[in-house]
Amino acid sequence: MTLLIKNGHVLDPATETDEEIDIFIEDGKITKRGKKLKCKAERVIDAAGSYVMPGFIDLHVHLRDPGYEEKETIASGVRAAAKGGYTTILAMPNTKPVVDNADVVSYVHKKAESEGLTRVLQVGAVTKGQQGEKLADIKGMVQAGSPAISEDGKSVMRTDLYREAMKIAAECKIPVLAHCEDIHLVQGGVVNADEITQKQGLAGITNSVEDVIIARDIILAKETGARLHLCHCSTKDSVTMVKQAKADGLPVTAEVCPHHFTLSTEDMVPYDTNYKMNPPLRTKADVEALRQGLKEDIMDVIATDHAPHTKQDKNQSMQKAPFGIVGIETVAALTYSELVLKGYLTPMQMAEKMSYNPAKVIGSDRGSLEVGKDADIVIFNPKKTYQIDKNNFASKGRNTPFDGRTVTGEVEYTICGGKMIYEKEMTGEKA
Ligand SMILES: NC(=O)N[C@@H](CC(=O)O)C(=O)O
Ligand SMILES: [Zn+2]
Ligand SMILES: [Zn+2]
Repeated sequence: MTLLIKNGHVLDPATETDEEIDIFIEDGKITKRGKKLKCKAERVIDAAGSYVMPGFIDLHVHLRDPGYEEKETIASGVRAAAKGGYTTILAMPNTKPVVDNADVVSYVHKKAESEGLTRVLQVGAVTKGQQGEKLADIKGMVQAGSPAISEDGKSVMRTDLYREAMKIAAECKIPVLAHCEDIHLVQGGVVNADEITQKQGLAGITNSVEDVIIARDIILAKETGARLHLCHCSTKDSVTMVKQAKADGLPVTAEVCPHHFTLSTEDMVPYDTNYKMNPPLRTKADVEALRQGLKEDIMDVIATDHAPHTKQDKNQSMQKAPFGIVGIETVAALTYSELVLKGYLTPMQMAEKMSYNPAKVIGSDRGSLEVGKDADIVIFNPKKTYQIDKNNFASKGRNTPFDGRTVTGEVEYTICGGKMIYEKEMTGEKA
């Protein structure tokens, strides 16, 4: 199979390419790049007016298989990922059973491979059953192909155990993806602790719930030499601490989710559980600090924390409904609309934070459009303005606060290993 992508604006952080060139793909690999390539191809895509970026890599997805297939399946999850522009995603281990051994890692990898769409890498849990008491078989899971460990959904509160896990991660040369939440400080909180939520009579989650564990984990990374990647950072002090850690030369990276850089508690529809996620939406000051942190490259990665739940699960009180929202099909448009169009990120930084940097976090050589690389590519139209419609999601999850929101920027094609894994039905003119 040969494919020629013509006239697109290529954004490739690896080679610092930011210009209109053509890309030629043969047998799943990028074999030629240049201006006005003259190659015979079985298929030609005219990408004029669109950005051609390395396929997006999401370090934070909940696929819910095994155990919660009513929320999402691997099949629906990878379809949603392909639609979102993703060629690689990392699946979090808070499933039923928890992914705490090599067998479950292999189960997910086999199932995902049989779908033949977005590549899935299964993250291993830190402790057995995510119980926080005994370490999981970290080495076994790494041998089975886990790119990282994480206790996502909670923090390992036993600091001694977490330090042991970090030592093993350092030995295995894999990062620890840290969900930062001091469970003893949560005290029944369901939304951010501020004046707006207090007026609604809802129990609050303070910034300290997140910040004390971020501080702890940075200190442990310093002692153990483990690579620490901070998940879903939501507070202004998280940015300050990551900045300091980097200044100290520590191997610390951080991700921000689209909901945290787009919405504050001021935007919440009271008692609508589609605004309930962990960490919660914070104040405007936090949102601005996250945006600045992304702009200044203190915050490295945009990840979705795609967390599908059923209508039934979400259709409960604010107290009872589970935390989490979907995000993998809306992240590119939100990043472009909220960060690029508003002047926080250049289009190149968008490619860095959605592909090149996440690849580096897991030590992967993807996230690049160099000649010789697997052809993992996303073609993104930055002109198209439209309304998000949750009923068009490929995900089983409909739990989004962004339904009906007007955004700009649309994924047109996703190519994974030279194979077209998503193609928008082209209707009419390019907007
Ligand atoms: N983010 C969430 O609100 N929920 C996640 C868990 C997590 O990412 O901590 C989930 O699994 O639903
Ligand atoms: Zn989490
Ligand atoms: Zn998560």
